[in-house]
Amino acid sequence: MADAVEAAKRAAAKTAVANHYPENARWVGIGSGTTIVYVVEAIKALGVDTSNTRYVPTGYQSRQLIVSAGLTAVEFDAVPAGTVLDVAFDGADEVDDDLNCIKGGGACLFQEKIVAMQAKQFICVADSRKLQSRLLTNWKYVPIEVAPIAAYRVLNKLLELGAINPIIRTNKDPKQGPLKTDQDFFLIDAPFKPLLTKADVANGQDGSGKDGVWEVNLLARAIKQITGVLDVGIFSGLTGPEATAAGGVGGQRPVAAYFGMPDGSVSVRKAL
Ligand SMILES: O=C(CO)[C@H](O)[C@H](O)COP(=O)(O)O
Repeated sequence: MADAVEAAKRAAAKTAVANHYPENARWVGIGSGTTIVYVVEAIKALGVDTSNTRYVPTGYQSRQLIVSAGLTAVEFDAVPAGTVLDVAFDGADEVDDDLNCIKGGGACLFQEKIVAMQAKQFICVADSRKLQSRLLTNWKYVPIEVAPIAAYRVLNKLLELGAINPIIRTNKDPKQGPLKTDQDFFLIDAPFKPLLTKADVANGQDGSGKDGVWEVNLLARAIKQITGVLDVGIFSGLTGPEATAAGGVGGQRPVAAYFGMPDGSVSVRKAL
């Protein structure tokens, strides 16, 4: 079973890199987690000249991964102003029908978000367990990065929004206290009822948060507005050219998501 999941991640990574790694890539975002390891493996396997390519990590693990592969890491704050990354690859905890994602299971959501948003193309790579029609189906909570001093205030506000028993994430040994992100912030894991898609709302369902039922974008916005929140592990909204037309770069939603399936195939969902 574990081997099959790893094989699925590797297959998805290989296809995603084959389809989206640009010729003469100059700037490439590299996400965090276990699946991204196979993306770096696939980039190396292309055998292309990477001497002029700079890889932008999304946290400590990601930077170590880049460096140990013999590639050049450049921190996000060392990327020259105005530079657009050619592409950013990353995993996800769950992806819905509209390609909205939950991220942050590995505690790196803030840097993952700024790297994804600075890329012309954000490409998601995962295995089939992550593929669901609605967010919070299999994956049960929204990771939220918060200033430690505001953590209890944010917990209370999340309860008002309908979160069900939100908690501050601790280290594996709870005696060691709250887990700290790469920004030295805390994470709150906030379970909500499954999130509605655009189609659900178009079909008449109420995603305004009444009775704790939220449409994806509305919940992301409501959480982001709580003072004390650095960012939310919901990646939603505009994507690709749509985001660029609105004055951004690539947006938070991937333009394509690749899923390794149990039968060895790779399934692709593309943003409409
Ligand atoms: O968002 C993330 C880290 O914050 C990861 O991309 C997400 O948790 C997926 O990880 P994995 O590839 O190990 O399943």
